[in-house]
Amino acid sequence: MMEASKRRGEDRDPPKVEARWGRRAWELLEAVRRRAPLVQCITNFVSMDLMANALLAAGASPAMVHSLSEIDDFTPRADAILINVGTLSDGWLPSMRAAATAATRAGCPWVLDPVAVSASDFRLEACLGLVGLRPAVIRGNPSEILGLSSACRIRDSKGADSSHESMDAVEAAKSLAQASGAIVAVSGAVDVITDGQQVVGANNGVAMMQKITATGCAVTALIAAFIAIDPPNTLEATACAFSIFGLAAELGMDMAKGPASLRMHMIDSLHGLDEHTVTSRVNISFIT
Ligand SMILES: Nc1ncnc2c1ncn2[C@@H]1O[C@H](COP(=O)(O)OP(=O)(O)OP(=O)(O)O)[C@@H](O)[C@H]1O
Ligand SMILES: Cc1ncsc1CCO
Ligand SMILES: [Mg+2]
Repeated sequence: MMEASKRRGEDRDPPKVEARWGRRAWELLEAVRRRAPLVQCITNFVSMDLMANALLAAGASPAMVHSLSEIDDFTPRADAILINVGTLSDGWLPSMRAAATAATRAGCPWVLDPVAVSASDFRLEACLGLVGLRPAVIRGNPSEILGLSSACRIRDSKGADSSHESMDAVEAAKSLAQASGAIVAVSGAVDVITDGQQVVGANNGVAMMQKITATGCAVTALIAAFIAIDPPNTLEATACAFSIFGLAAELGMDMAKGPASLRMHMIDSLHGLDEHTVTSRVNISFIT
């Protein structure tokens, strides 16, 4: 017969759950360092430097390759692809479509960052087309996920920044995940990750990350590196990538004087993360 404590749900052990996530995050980070997955990034001009340095600091191998003429040769050799529409142009959209198509054909996971998706019809149509090319993960800030999920034209959006909280976007993220088949990830004080059913929260990070341009772009690239290691467990790998990046920022914040020095110290901290710090400080939990 079931014990009374189990019927009441007292068999759950939160510390054990935390420990499992910390160990998983460490295993994935170690594997990234050992295997150095090649991440092809088709990204915006603002983010290229931070993104490439964040990938390198984590142990991955970044390649900012975006010419349409190189996609056929290069994309099938990559371990994961990142497509970010931050500085979208007519010239680059065909490269994005070709890379997404080549990645899906090669069984290579790819991640979409729909920066400022609601800023124009061009961006919205481009992002909707890319969602149809089967990304493994869609990562955006709350406004972007709300905008993409409803696919309506929100004209009051403030450029590339978010005017919503991640928890406001949980239902939108779940419905986008169900519609697209992708894991959907919403960044914020709590990073929310969902497959449309389960919802996981990654709680590491510091608010000042929002004062450094392209931290969201960089964490999306880190997600690409992590899912390259374990494609069948994309939800788990996405949550771990968020927490590893957030943890690096927490450590960096101890030394930083403001956004510019936080940028430097978080890259240093990401490079230097050790097993004890990761297993004891990664803070991930199931929301539902
Ligand atoms: N209030 C917060 N507290 C802690 N961490 C946060 C907070 N807000 C955002 N973050 C972290 O900052 C990073 C960037 O998230 P943000 O939501 O600012 O992305 P974004 O708007 O797409 O950024 P960008 O477009 O500049 O790349 C993520 O890793 C996220 O976890
Ligand atoms: C500021 C900015 N503008 C286009 S992309 C980008 C970087 C953050 O997404
Ligand atoms: Mg962004």
